[in-house]
Amino acid sequence: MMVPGVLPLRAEGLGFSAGGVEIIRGIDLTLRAGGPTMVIGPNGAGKSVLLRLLHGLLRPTAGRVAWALPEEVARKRQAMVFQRPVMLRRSVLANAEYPLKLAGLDPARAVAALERVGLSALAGRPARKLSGGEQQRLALARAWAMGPEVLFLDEPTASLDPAATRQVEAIVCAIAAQGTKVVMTTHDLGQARRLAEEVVLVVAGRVNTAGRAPDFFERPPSGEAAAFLRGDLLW
Ligand SMILES: Nc1ncnc2c1ncn2[C@@H]1O[C@H](COP(=O)(O)OP(=O)(O)OP(=O)(O)O)[C@@H](O)[C@H]1O
Repeated sequence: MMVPGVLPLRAEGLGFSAGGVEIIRGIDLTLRAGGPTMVIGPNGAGKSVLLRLLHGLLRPTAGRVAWALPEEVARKRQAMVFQRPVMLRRSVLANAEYPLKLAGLDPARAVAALERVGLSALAGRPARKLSGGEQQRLALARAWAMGPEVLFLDEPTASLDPAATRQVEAIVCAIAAQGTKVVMTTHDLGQARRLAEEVVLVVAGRVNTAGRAPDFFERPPSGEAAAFLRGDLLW
């Protein structure tokens, strides 16, 4: 019997205001199972806020986020990794084991996850002493070990050099290939081209276009999309 999944995830009239400012408004979006969805757009467009709303870290001030399963069930089957991951003052392995233990899952999954991201040799090191790229790989392993159906990644390579960026991209591809739906923001159009199956362009707090990546890049579906690809869209 097929176990019902948490997808599709729907945003319906989704809005978020803070301090009297509408940061996100009127977002209708459906995220389905499949390859990575890359959320792109100018600085300050609201990409991070959108991800936080979808993940449940922020509460919408308008509209709603609806999973295919009840929210309390769906919440446990999705995870998020941030640009600057928070590491516990413990070893690499202990960091990867921590959420598994909290969730009552087998901590041995952490060992396998570290292996998959190439960090086995550093398992005993203090996590906070790792390089930025290594910490990001650890954050991905920690999330991946939980076996999420959906993984939100908020600019996971923003402060990494090209080599560390490629390592993270390879891990993202592996996570997606194992069936986890990846929803990721990026500033890097090259990265969006490399990873995206679907592109969501956010401009000024709204979804400007959402659709298949090849179509987006080959025939930009809106004036804003064309301008963004040319590097002309600043807001
Ligand atoms: N909790 C909050 N309260 C008030 N304002 C916020 C909050 N979170 C974000 N903002 C503001 O909302 C706007 C959108 O922020 P967000 O981080 O989502 O943009 P972004 O598209 O991810 O930008 P960037 O590409 O620069 O990371 C920004 O002007 C930001 O300062």
